[in-house]
Amino acid sequence: MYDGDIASVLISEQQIKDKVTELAKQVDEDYHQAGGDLLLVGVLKGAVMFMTDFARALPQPAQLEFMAVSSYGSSTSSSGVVRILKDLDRDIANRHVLIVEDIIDSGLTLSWLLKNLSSRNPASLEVCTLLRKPDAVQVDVPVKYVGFDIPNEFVVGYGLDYAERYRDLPYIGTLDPKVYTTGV
Ligand SMILES: O=P(O)(O)OC[C@H]1O[C@H](OP(=O)(O)OP(=O)(O)O)[C@H](O)[C@@H]1O
Ligand SMILES: Nc1nc2[nH]cnc2c(=O)[nH]1
Repeated sequence: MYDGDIASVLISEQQIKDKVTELAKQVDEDYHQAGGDLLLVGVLKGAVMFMTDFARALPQPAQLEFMAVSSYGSSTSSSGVVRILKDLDRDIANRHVLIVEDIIDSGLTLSWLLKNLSSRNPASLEVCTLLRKPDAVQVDVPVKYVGFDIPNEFVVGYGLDYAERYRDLPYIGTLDPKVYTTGV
């Protein structure tokens, strides 16, 4: 049980559901003209919950691809040095690509990813993130779709982990400080 580890619920399961539906509707309207050629690129592992819920909420068909990258840094911050752990399985040239992210914190991961994917010549490249921390951003990245702007606090749940735990929580919350000190 995680319950004693969570200090506060920042975004409830229902709020997430409503936002996913709203974002999917927005994306559907914008990509209507792409003629069913939408390719969602989910960034493992954090974006898995959002990506799968989002794809199912999207009225139009989309193909799903995943990338795994690791950014060197501590367990609660990234450094901007990114390594590809798992690359896309397909060529994205001339495809309408939408990167699906769980969170933009410093923006370093996404900034690197945008450069990397745009060099593969997609027809278009946009970003949809569930969470963004405006006060933590170190590098400006163009993001077309944002679910929630949140305070500069470390959050877990709905795909987001601390030491690989809490990804399976259905809501997003902050951790009790005891978790960081005792590693419960
Ligand atoms: O804006 P940034 O400061 O670069 O942080 C954002 C990145 O950090 C998280 O991934 P993480 O490296 O924790 O890997 P995970 O998704 O496998 O948990 C998240 O999924 C983003 O990809
Ligand atoms: N779990 C988690 N991972 C992150 N990666 C970048 N920011 C965060 C955050 O607030 N929580």
